[in-house]
Order: sequence, then structure tokens, then C-alpha cells
Amino acid sequence: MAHWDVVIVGAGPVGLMTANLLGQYGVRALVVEDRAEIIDYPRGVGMDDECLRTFQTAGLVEQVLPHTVPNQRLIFLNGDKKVLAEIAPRTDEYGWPRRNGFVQPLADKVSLGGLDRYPHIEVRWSTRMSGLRQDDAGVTLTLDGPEPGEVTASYVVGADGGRSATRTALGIGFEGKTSSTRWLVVDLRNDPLGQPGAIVGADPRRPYASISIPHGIRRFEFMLFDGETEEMVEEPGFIADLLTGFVPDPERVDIVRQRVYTHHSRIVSDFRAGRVLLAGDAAHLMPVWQGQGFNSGIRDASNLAWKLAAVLQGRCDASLLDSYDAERHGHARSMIDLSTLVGRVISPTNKLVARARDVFFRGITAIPSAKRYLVEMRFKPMPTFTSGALSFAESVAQPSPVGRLFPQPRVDTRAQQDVRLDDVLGPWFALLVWNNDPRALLDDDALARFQRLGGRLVALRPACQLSWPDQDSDDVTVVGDRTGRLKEWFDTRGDTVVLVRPDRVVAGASPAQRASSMVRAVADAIGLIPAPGDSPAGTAARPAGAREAVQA
Ligand SMILES: O=C(O)CCc1cccc(O)c1
Repeated sequence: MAHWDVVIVGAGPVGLMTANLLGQYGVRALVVEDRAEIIDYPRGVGMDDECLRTFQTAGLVEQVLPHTVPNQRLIFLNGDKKVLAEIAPRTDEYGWPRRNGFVQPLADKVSLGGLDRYPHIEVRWSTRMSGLRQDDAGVTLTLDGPEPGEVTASYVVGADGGRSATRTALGIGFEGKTSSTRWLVVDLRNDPLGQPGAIVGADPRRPYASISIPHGIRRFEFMLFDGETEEMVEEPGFIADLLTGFVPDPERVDIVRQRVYTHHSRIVSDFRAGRVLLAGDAAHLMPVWQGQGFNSGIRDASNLAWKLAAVLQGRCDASLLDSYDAERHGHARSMIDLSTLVGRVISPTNKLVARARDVFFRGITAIPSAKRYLVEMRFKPMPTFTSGALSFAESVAQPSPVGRLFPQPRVDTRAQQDVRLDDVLGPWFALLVWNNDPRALLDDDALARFQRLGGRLVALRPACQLSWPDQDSDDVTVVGDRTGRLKEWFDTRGDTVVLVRPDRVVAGASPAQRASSMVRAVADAIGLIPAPGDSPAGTAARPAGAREAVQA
């Protein structure tokens, strides 16, 4: 029976991204998908900065960018077409625009094509996972399809959508609510409007959305009322009537797809059951209003893939996988809550309720700071982990950067100018040190642990110091802060040493002199497997520092 490191059930965006990241880390993975090919119509329409950063880590961002519209503006209109709220952030703290329209089938195609780079990844189409059992040794899956039979895997990722067979096989609860309101989604090609933004119309007569998607596609969504059946939607003229007033010539539209759907606000009780981990819609479903369904799934892939790789490579204990639920559950919950709340705000069909809401928003947006809070999208819950694969032990900054994303400015190296920081760090762990030589800060024990983790040592300096050679060690990458954004970040924090995980979350931070104990604390927190003869974490003797070792 064939054995795989990981079997991924589902070749949607989350399964494919997980496979790309695992492929990059050298993990052998099989992707099985019930369908005969990737879904060819748009579902998600918004890609955020975190998601683009994950495509970057996977080495696919240049291929996906042609299918995006950066900085897509989203406005919420009331029934009189007056702006209730505008969301148009212009910052790029994490290296990418915060809001981007995109064409999901083409992004999925990029992810699928990315797998061609990895001979150790296989995708089997028209293959249904019909059975799953696990024990201490691994997972056995029954597959129906062109190559029927059983395969075994060390781990399984269930990324098989809202109706996940994996979740059902595990008997994991999918808690939450399904809204009774139905919506009609209509995608048009040859966009009859062409306007580049996204509009959500909180019109009590019939709430709607009108969203530009790259390559001439437009999405309309309309709330359906009781009595408007799916059969009626199919009748000639129904969609044209809905589009009247929205497009100049509703009879002359080119429909790609129409579908009636309802919104779900659901989350699994646990993202992990032994050797099986759930990701994407299999783990959480949320209303569309923040465009976060797709992005939340990609966040799962980014959080999970490196952990699976670290365990399968024998670097970390399997307990590291517990941190997946610890980190992802709360954040996905916040996205569901936000998306559900926005749905409630936009969908009242009672005119008095809608008017009260409009008055409230007029008051709120008259306050400049509140308006900025909306425009700059500061309401979006950012990953802020308080527990998981990280350690706060040596961090002195308030608030601590630990458990949050590290920024991604453009930087210089001696070999390359004006590149994104993550491209210099590579797709694995990195220890970033401002204004010090990382080797001089780490004692032998901490350095050995960090090397066992396979991390990269990085010295950060103002760009004008880039060519100064006196502190160089062969295994330290020197980075010049060409924009000043890194110095700005360290200026406001006492932590000047930062251990960044492959998903760009800060795992540990400390002042310079505490770098070694911080590295040990993080090694402990992520379950780094000790080398023979290692002293217990946190108790290693502090002999002469690594600087002396280098000089010797
Ligand atoms: O965040 C975005 O860009 C769009 C979110 C959205 C709003 C309304 C409908 C929909 O499918 C997505």
C-alpha cells in the first residue's frame, strides 16, 4: 500500500496552497479531488495582503498578480445611494495592498500549475475519499476513482469544502448558524459597467452587491425575498428585471453563472483530530461581506504547512500541531463574527430600521478618527496569538510583537536592490537582529538549536551601512533598510531581536542580550527535538558567546 507523508483531501484553493507549501518544504503529498478539474467559476472575489504574502512564500505571487486589481475600493451605499462607509486602505505594511479584487479560478490555476515544480506531489482528480481511519501509526484512506484502493499517510489535511467528507468521517461538530435569507449571485462577462470598485448596497428595497472582478467580469448579488423561488430565478426576464437600474441595458448581458445560496456562520469544534487536520471551508464558513472566506482558508494553509513539515522532517515534536487549532480557531471565529455582523448591518429590509442605521453611520463617519478606522480597514482582525507555537518569555515591548505578523518592507542586500524582505528571508525560520551581529548574540547552545531548526540568521542595518564588511560571518545575511521602515519598527520597541516563523508570525522577541534565552524558549514552545546531550531548555550553561567561537 502506498504511503504518503500527507494526503490532502480537496484540490480547492486551500488544498492546492497547502500542497505548494509542503512541496516547497520537500514533503511528499498526495492531493485527491472528487471533481474532474478545478472549479472554473469565481467564488471568492477578494484577496488580502496576507494572502498575497502567502502566494509570495509559495513562489507564485508573480503569476497570480496579473489576475488581481490592487487596492480595490469597497463602498457601502444606503437606499439613496449615499455612502454609508468607504473601505479603501492605502497602506502596505505586509508588502502588498490590503484589498485586491481577483479571479479565483485563475488564482487556483496558478496554484495547480505551481505543483508541477514538485515531483514529490501528486494530484488525483475524480478521486473520492470514501473512508478514513487512524491510529497511532498513521491514517488509512479509502479512495474511489481511477486508482481505487487504500493509501496510508502520516497526516491528512481535510480541505474538502463546507460539506467536508473528512469532517463527517471524523464526526467533528460544525457549530453555528445558517441564515434563512437566500441570495442570488450572477456573474457577467463583458462587464456592462467596467467601473473598478466593489459596492455593497444596503438598500432596504433589496440589498445587493456589485463587484468588479478582473478580466471584464462583474458580480451582482441580490437578496431574494420569500416566495422568489429558484424556478422563478430561471425564468426569462427575472435577472433582467433585477439588473434594471444597475446596468444600462439589462437585456443585453452575458451571464457566466447564476446560483442561489445562503450564508453560513459555522466553525468546527477543533481544527485537529489526531493525525487529521481541517482547513478552509471544511473548518469554517462565513458570510461573504468581508471577502474573508478564501483568505481565511489560505491563512490555515500558511499556518499549518510549516508545522507539518517541521514534524515530518523530525525537527519538531507532533505536539506542535496542537498549536494549529490554538492559533487558527480564535482568529477564524473573529472573521466569522465580523462578517456576520456586517451582513446584519446591510440587510435590513425594514425601512425604519434601515433609516436608523443610516443615521448612525452618518454620525459615526462625521468623526474623522472613526471614518479613518473604517477607510483604513482597522476593524479587520489581524492574527494576534496569545498562545501557540511562540514564546513571550523574553519580550519587553508593549504591546509585544510576539504572535503578530512581522512587517514586510522593501530592502537591499549586497546582491539585490529593492526587494521584498520575505524574499530575502526565504520560506523558513529567520532570526532578525537590528544593529548587532546575530552570531555575537547567540551562545553556542542557542546557535546550535537555531541551526537544528534550519533557520537563517539576518543582520538588519540602515542601508548606508550595507557595504561595511567588518562584522561579516558567512552564514549571516546582511540586509539594508532602504525605506527606514525597519528602523521605525525597532525605534518603538525594546525588542531588537525577532524570531520570525515561516508564516511570518513573530515567534519570539527580545532585547539583544536576551537573544539566546529567547531562542531557547521558542525552541521549547515549538517542540524542537533536542539533540543528544542537549541540556534541558532554559538551563544550558552560558559559556563563551558565539563571537568567541567564531574568532577561535
Ligand atoms: O471585500 C470585498 O472586496 C468584497 C466582499 C463582498 C461583498 C459582497 C459580496 C461578495 O461576494 C463579496
